[in-house]
Amino acid sequence: MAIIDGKALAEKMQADLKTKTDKLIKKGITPGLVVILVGEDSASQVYVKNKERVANNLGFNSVVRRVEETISEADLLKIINQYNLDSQFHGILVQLPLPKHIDEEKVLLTIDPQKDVDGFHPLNMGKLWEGNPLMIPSTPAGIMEMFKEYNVDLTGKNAVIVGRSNIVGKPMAALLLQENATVTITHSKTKDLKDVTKQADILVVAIGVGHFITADFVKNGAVVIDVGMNRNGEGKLIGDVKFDEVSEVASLITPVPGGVGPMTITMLMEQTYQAAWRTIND
Ligand SMILES: NC(=O)C1=CN([C@@H]2O[C@H](COP(=O)(O)OP(=O)(O)OC[C@H]3O[C@@H](n4cnc5c(N)ncnc54)[C@H](OP(=O)(O)O)[C@@H]3O)[C@@H](O)[C@H]2O)C=CC1
Ligand SMILES: Nc1nc(=O)c2c([nH]1)NC[C@@H]1CN(c3ccc(C(=O)N[C@@H](CCC(=O)O)C(=O)O)cc3)C=[N+]21
Ligand SMILES: [Mg+2]
Repeated sequence: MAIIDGKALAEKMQADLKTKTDKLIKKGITPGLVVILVGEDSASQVYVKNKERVANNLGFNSVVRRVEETISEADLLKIINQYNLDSQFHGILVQLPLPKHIDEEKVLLTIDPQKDVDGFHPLNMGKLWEGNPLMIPSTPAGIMEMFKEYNVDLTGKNAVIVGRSNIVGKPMAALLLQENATVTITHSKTKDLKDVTKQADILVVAIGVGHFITADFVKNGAVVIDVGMNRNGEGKLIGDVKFDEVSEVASLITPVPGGVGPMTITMLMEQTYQAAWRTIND
């Protein structure tokens, strides 16, 4: 068994990105990213803090726009539209989930697809499934970089994804399919889940249930990617995969923390850089 070191790969990619960013800044373009945070969700605060740190290290113009939990949908859409028109900002990210009184679909549709660094706008989702992506959701994009770095050949492999969210499971399926894997998406209504995951050469887990995947779900020699971010009873960050026992059967596995999370942030910065670059090169 070997561990996929997401933190190390993230640091290596950030160093390359810093070099590219310095060049772009010399040409007069500083990549700008605004993160819009509605309310005080504590998990989101951690993510936002990490993003700010990396963006600042890279020399990006990074702004966190905090708004009240009680903001009206119309006012939130107005703020997004301001950033759509502001050429200082190449990337706009609205932290999810949103409060119940705000329609997520309306928010995602309002973000300029050219600035939608999360890749969640329906146009970007469609382009991804078409095999002609503009913006790629950062979490699955980071996982694909891990496969590349660790020479995981995907062609013809059985890839099973547990979880069908728009932000992880579905875009992950599109990317794996593009690389010629045979893809199965499972979810909470899947019958005999274990029988399905046991067939996986590549297993990607994104459900949000701590330590749900035990060794008996996993084929010998499988590559296991754990997207989950859960807090256990002691407030410690744990994945959806029971690392200690699954690492005994897997050939390659990601830890939590230090696996997928740091790559998500890195890919978000890469997309913001690309969006900035396109403003002078396209
Ligand atoms: N590391 C990173 O960069 C990121 C980490 N995350 C983490 O990944 C996890 C998943 O996030 P997200 O995709 O947004 O989650 P969602 O809650 O949006 O979706 C969870 C999915 O898992 C499925 N599911 C839930 N329980 C089970 C079960 N017992 N068996 C099978 N399927 C199940 C659900 O099925 P159904 O559709 O039927 O309800 C759903 O499709 C969370 O822990 C989140 O914090 C998320 C984004 C980025
Ligand atoms: N519009 C939107 N886009 C997102 O991409 C998005 C979102 N909303 N909402 C929340 C989820 C969650 N998510 C994380 C990304 C990185 C870490 C991360 O940095 N994890 C580190 C450190 C964790 C720590 O500091 O303890 C690690 O796993 O090593 C965590 C969580 C992105 N999400
Ligand atoms: Mg809602």
